[in-house]
Amino acid sequence: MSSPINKVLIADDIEQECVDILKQNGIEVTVKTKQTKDQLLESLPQHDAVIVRSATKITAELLAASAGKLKLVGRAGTGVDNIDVPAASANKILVMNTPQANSRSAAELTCTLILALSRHVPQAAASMKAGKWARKDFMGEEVYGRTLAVLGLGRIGTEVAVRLQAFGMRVIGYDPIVTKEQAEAKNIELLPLEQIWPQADYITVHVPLIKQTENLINKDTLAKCKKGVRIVNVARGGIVNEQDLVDSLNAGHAKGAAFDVFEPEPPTFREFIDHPLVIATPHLGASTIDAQLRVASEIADNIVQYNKGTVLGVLNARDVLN
Ligand SMILES: O=C(O)[C@H](O)COP(=O)(O)O
Repeated sequence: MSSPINKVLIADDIEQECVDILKQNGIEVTVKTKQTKDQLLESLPQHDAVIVRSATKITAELLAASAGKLKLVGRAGTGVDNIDVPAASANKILVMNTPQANSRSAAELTCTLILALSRHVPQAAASMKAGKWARKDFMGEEVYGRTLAVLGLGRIGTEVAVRLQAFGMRVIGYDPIVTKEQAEAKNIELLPLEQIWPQADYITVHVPLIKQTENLINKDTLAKCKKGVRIVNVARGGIVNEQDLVDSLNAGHAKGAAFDVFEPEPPTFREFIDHPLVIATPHLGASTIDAQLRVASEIADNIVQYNKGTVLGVLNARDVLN
């Protein structure tokens, strides 16, 4: 094991719990959020580790400039698409995340959005605030008996499936690394994508943003979907093509969408956000006090354990430590 982590930079908003645990273990902590690239170029090499959420982008340029000084990038959360992991490995910098800590919160938000879509809750609430009493404008549909497709049957996807089964939804799913038996154990019918598209009333994506998942839902796949399909993305912007989805909504094919994530963030494609059939939230999947306390303490604990010689939650340990 290489030299210990003595100085940590916290570069995004993280609960105080993280600072407290690190300090209690003799680690010096600097909290400086919303740094520009130039500020990060200067501050990263002055620390042994940096802790981020999704706001700060840890690019190849920053990692190369910090090589030999920065030892670890800690992600207080799940997705590491804001961290150039191959560049971190190439510069012998470990990348750690806390993949278990916020999955329940992300799953709960997904279920909230699916139910909100089925009953037009945000649109109806906005209409009330505008002084209207428009009961006829918001006829909904039960989710009971309808088919939910979960693309990506990891922790979050599975938790969504189990919760919405309690509402009587039939759940079908796709995941290239899950077996039929594993899916069946959760009452999920595992199907190839080609069989998913025409059956789903709701499609929710729970995959990381990688080459194979970028643009996964696009004009071709939307055309194969059932008329009236609703699309939910609480995973990452870029998995669903927003322009193609707007076209489908305008054509009366897709019936609604609920998105918590965008490319870029904050989103610039206003036609999508402003669309009356779209519910948009500002990347709130992990924004619960419960999840934030968990990610904050877990990432701090992992760094403390690292100093004791135990490697926990490290994504690129094989590349860096060997
Ligand atoms: O990947 C994650 O952990 C979630 O998208 C939450 O991201 P955040 O930590 O920026 O809220």
